[in-house]
Amino acid sequence: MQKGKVKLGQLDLEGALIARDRVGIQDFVLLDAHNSETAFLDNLKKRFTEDLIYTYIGTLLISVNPYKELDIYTKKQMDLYMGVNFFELPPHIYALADNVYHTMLSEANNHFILISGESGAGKTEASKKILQYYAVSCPSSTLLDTVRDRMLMSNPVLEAFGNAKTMKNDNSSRFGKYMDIQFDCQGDAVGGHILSYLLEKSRVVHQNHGERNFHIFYQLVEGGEEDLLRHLGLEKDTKRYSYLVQGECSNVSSINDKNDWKTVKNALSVVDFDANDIEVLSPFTVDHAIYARDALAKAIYGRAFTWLVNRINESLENKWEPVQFFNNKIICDLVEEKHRGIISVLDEECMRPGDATDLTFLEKLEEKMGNHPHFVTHKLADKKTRKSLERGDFRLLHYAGEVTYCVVGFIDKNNDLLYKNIKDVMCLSKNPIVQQCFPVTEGDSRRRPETVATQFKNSLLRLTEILTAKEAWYVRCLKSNDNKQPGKFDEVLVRHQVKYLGLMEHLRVRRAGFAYRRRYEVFLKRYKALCPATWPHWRGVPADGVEKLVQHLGYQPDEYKMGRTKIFIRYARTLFATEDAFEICKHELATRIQAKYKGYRAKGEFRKQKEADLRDSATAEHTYDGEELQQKIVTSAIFKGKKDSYPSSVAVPFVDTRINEQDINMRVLQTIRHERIKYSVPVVKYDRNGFKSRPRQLILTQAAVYLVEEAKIKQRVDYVSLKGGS
Ligand SMILES: Nc1ncnc2c1ncn2[C@@H]1O[C@H](COP(=O)(O)OP(=O)(O)OP(=O)(O)O)[C@@H](O)[C@H]1O
Repeated sequence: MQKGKVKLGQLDLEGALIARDRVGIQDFVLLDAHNSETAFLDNLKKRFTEDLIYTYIGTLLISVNPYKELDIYTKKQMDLYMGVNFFELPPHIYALADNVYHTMLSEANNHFILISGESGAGKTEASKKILQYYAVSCPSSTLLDTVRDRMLMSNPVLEAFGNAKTMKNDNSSRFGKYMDIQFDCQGDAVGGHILSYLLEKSRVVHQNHGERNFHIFYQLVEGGEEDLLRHLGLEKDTKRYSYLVQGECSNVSSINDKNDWKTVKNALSVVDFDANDIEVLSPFTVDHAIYARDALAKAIYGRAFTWLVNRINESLENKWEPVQFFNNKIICDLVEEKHRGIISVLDEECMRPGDATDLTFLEKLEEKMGNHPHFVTHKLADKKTRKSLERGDFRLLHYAGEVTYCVVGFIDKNNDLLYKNIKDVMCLSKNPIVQQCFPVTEGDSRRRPETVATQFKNSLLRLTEILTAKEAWYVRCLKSNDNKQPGKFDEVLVRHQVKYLGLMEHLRVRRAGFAYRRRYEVFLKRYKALCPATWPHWRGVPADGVEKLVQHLGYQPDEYKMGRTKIFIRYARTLFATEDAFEICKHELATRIQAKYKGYRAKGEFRKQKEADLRDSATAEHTYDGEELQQKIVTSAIFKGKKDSYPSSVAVPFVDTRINEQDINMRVLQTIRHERIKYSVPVVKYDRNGFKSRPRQLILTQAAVYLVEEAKIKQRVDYVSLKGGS
């Protein structure tokens, strides 16, 4: 958008940002070829090539992993997105976070953000960005800062214990995580709660080639202080521990265990773990210790974790938009239906008396679901398919493609019977922390232990209950390539993810209804300059103003509907036309401002007159209209800039001392044209006695910023202060 670029100081950055962001389409809803997967991918790729990793489908955010640090997560970026309407700035995870937060406050209800995608796609990073955004943008106080620090610091701790290097991701979360942030009615973060889901416990005792155990073990051994290691009876050499070397994976360049240990140790203290908590030392006899070794290792991680949680969350979407999505129920039933699904068959096989093996489990599957159109095994397959299946395989025809599973290890992994024995051993411990981890509950000895699959299913049911009580927001993370290579866009890989994440379906659903919706106030605020009746102010009900506006713009009746609080626009082209008109209008206004500015410069007399006006304004109550205010800013900037007493600054006095800063903001916002942007101007105020108050920050409209910036450049000064009084 070259025409929109403003070449002035601070504005350069904003202008450039918007120009860059205009690469491709920033909301897929506006894609003309909306049925074309190729057009969808082209757009993603075009943006990705320009480091534009975020794109919307309406309010759903797609994020493509760039595998490199981008300069888009700064404090400045956060400030830019705070309190700004979702669609007014380039797509960003901050925009989503901000919008959820403000919707929660204004509607006073609960929300959740579901982040999904395959391993390494960027879910963990996305969740951290959201947390960081809330940490900076939510109101703060000493008490709240503690809450904030603890929430932030829970991440390194959880990552140390729950993440590991896998072939796909050097920092792969091996557990599902649900984090609650609790806000009070003022919007202050007052607490949090984390639910975690069953983990791939087997990693504790076994790792595949090229993978590692959980980070914490390496961190402790590599980074732990001599005293601590001696105290724990550990040696400073990971190679000495068979649990840590099975993947034969040493020296991962992206991981620095020594440094990470420091971070984790610090984080542990922030989240209120004392020295005793950190050690977890238990006085076992050697026999008990040997017996408990594997059990303890697994049990520490064996709490409500599961890597499958993200996969099943896909099915939650269907309840979200059930009509137009591919109906995945047939596959879900195949997997989890009571008494008939694969999980039930597996459980039965684990529980039944007699010798159950992986192959008997496969036979049961063939017996029970042999006719199912989405299930096939070597035995059931036709001649051609059979070639691609081993005898121990079964294949599910998922909606986005076929997945082949090998039954070897199913029975073993599903059996969590060890759990009870672990508890027996752990309950012998006198250590209070271990006792907390393994409380003795009534009926323990009688209860049949749950299988892994059932624990997983139940934890998901509980999660579903939590989520259905809340409003949903979605972030879909896409992996750009399998080699963790910066800037590489593997089209085949991305296409596959677009397919199985149901993004085309989501787009179709969004477009089937009214693609674009916005609250009347917001719509009016953005486009009011396009209609003489609504510009500069619409004094009536916002809905009426919008009606006037769209009629002036020539919207046809089938193009829009007026809702209770929002206008709904059916076609992308309608919105495009409105946006284009707005762009043109913005530039016309900018040109007018420039022309005026030049005119003022030429008139010396006019300056004198303005100076007199300013003197008056110091003593008289006066409300400026937009034009007048603009004139005052420009004129006085020129005038004051020449004064010796302000050698390195230009004072822009346009307020009288009786107007407080909030008033200034309000007046600027109300009277100067264009959308509001966040822009920090140091405001130096003078009281009636001529004393300078502390510098403050103002929010100015883009037009106001434009004027101030121009004044700065013309006067060759570094900053502009706004001064009241004489
Ligand atoms: N927004 C981003 N900017 C830069 N790099 C990123 C971004 N998102 C992800 N990455 C890179 O990709 C890696 C993998 O991301 P992440 O750990 O968030 O994936 P994940 O989806 O949580 O994977 P898993 O399911 O295995 O836990 C990160 O360690 C980081 O190097």
